Amino acid sequence: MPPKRKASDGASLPSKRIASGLATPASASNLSSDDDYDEDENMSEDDADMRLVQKFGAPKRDTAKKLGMNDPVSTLFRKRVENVGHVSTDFGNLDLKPDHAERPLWISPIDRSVIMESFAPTFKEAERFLINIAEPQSRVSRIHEYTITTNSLYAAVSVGLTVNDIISRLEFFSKTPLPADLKDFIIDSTKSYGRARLVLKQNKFWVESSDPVVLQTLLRDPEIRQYRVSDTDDFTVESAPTMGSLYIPGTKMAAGAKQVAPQQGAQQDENEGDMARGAEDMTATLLNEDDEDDQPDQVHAFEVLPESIQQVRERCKAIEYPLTEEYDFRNDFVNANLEIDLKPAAQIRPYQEQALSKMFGNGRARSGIIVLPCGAGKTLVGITAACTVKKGVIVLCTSAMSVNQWRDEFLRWSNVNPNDIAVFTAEHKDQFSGNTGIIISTYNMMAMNRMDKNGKPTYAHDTKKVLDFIQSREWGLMILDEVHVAPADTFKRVTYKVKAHAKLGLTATLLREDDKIDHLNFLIGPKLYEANWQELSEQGHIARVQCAEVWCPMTPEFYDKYLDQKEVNMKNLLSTMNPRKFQAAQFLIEYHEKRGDKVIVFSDNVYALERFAQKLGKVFIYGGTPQAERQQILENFRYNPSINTMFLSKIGDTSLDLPEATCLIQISSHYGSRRQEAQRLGRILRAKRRNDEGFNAFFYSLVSKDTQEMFYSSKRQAFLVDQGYAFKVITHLQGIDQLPNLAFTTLKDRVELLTKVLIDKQSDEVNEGDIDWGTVRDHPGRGGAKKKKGARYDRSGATLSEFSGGANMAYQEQNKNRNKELKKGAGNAFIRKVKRQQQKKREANRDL
Ligand SMILES: Nc1ncnc2c1ncn2[C@@H]1O[C@H](COP(=O)(O)OP(=O)(O)OP(=O)(O)O)[C@@H](O)[C@H]1O
Repeated sequence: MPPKRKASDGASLPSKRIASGLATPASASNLSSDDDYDEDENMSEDDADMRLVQKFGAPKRDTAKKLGMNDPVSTLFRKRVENVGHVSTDFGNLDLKPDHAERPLWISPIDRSVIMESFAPTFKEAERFLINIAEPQSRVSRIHEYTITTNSLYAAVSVGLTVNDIISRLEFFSKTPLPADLKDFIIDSTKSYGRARLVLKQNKFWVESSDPVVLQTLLRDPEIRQYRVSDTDDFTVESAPTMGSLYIPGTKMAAGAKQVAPQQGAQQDENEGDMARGAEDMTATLLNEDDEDDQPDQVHAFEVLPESIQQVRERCKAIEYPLTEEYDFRNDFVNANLEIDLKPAAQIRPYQEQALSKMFGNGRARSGIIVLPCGAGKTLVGITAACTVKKGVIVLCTSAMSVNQWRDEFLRWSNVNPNDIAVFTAEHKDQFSGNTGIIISTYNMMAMNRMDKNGKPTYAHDTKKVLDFIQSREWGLMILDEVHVAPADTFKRVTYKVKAHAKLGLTATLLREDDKIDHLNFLIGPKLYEANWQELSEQGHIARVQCAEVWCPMTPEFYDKYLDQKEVNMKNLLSTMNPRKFQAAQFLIEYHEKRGDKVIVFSDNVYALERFAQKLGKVFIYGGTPQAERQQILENFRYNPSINTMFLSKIGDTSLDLPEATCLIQISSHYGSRRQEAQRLGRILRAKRRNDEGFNAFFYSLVSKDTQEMFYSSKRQAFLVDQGYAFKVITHLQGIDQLPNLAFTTLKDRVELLTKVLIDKQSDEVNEGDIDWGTVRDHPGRGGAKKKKGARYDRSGATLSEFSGGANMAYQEQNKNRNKELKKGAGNAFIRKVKRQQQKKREANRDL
């Protein structure tokens, strides 16, 4: 089994018992699915062994013996041979290659899943190849699992791999000869992918191919034929674009010519075998080949009607010739050039460079999706793409806050003239000054289509003006941030409205609970690149994180009520407001503040958020917090040493860039959302201190024991477990009982809290959800978490005795609102001082 990671003294979790080996919900749920791996620290050898055999079947006993299987995974196979006679898969034809121990891949002939040994000598090279052709499913430390699918092969072809590349490389890395069925599948899936492209050249749309026969095949289809502009039989013939002159700013590389040097860790030791060196050469060749050798000398094309692009795309897909989309921006002499370059200080990291090389590999901009972990710098990847294309850019984000962040990042990393950046949100409707520029907006703004009964838009005149402007022109590049979140309909509307030559989707989690992620392939393009979370963490690009689920027993009075309740919302509220959970949060906040951490506490439930924050005297932000107040809180959290904890509702889940944050505590969340869990983890992955020796960030999920929260918690962790994160279970926080001022230690306090919760719930004072950050900016003020229509605010109608029997008890809130204190001045004065210092520093640097 893999060695367990040791926490440094200062970095250990404050648990009395870390029950990592317990049948935790985290592990229980993972075992429920065939495709999921248990976290490897928790997996016994027998479990792992059985898992492999279930997945792949057992090798025939004599085959295994004959070949003297002696590497770790084959040993697991061999051990199980006799015990799994019932597994029907016949591995008799899959003789292991004599040097199989050097090769890292086990390829299942049954379901096209691939298991890769991360301890094999050629692992690095195999990984760099496999990520191009297969979907990563699980990448725990020793064993990685991938699946080869039609979409993943489509993506492979779209970055320039040929069917021969794919088969020969798979054969090379595989321990057994490649199953014939798999070869057929690869040939069938790739024979037509990528053979035709949709290209926008000089304002006209063309279907282009290096093979005229492909175009003839397409035109035999009557529907496609009707979308053709000219009805002659001739095609336009042009030289293929020349390679080698495209330079991606900030990188060592001219994309399309020489590829990146092998990544860190890929260098081979002198003593490693020929096999490893061979693999290295092969992979380097493969990466270079992507862009050089496969490039045809000539391209043929026919023009299609611009208004029928969607239909052409759909029809080509239906007849199994899906079109890839590429933008020959260097030959676009129609759209104005944008003056933009990366500042000299911007150094693109190796994985960012690799992702960009997939996009620009053949000298054009391929449309597609780049997947990088939260905090790994998707913004800079987008900005570099914009600096490469140098045409008008439109960026779409999920919230107005992200819009501002994108603007700031453009100004931070590039030399673009600030007047060339326009922001289009509910509050700002800027336009850029020159012929072209960058416009940054939200999906909601762009998808706006409110109409009155006469079909006239009901939105404001200035909004309409900007929308018309956006729709009336061509954009070189459309960047779609957090691309997984926008519903397919919104996307369709946006992609229809905005004429962009190239589309770049950015995301950390290509995950949707409604499984509509496949739509993105069609609407944007294939996944071009996906990075490995653990690898980036080992290289110090994102922080190392210790994750823990803290089990908080329900107090008897809360649990009684919980069991009595039928209403789900009420049950959720009771489990969130569980006093033991409050105590755990209080303890952890104090523990981590003392260690010098900056702590974010996440709560989806706004009622709990306010109650917890006020009781502990901490600042909080939710949908209804006015913009100025938010800004003030965020700045204080970043710079003010007396503001070390901030409570945040789900509006802070994504995009918030707070490198100061090093600890995250989750008290309430959105059911089983794997995406939310990953996005929240992302808030601490960018920790500034990540390269300090022994530094760990901390992620705690507080879960009320024996409630629905346990079930959801395990579901939420599935994605992160697959990325190699280990969730420990803490059943007791050591030292909690000695914490001075620990809240709710007496029965009276707990009953009073329960009573208060019940009264507030009954009088509809409880705002459970929150609204989108971006939307709130349309309604400044405390209108965010609106009261429900018809809600009863008159508290006098409910007496305490109705709920608790404590007729004479009066709940008194002894909370302090830290937000108000900040507003009164202390926070402001502090931030003004910090800003003055920053300004002085900037001026001093300028003088130098
Ligand atoms: N090449 C680089 N050099 C220096 N800093 C970088 C680089 N790339 C990214 N960063 C920094 O890393 C931090 C995280 O970047 P960014 O906000 O773009 O992450 P993200 O991938 O968009 O995360 P999320 O998905 O959570 O929004 C930022 O502070 C950014 O400036």
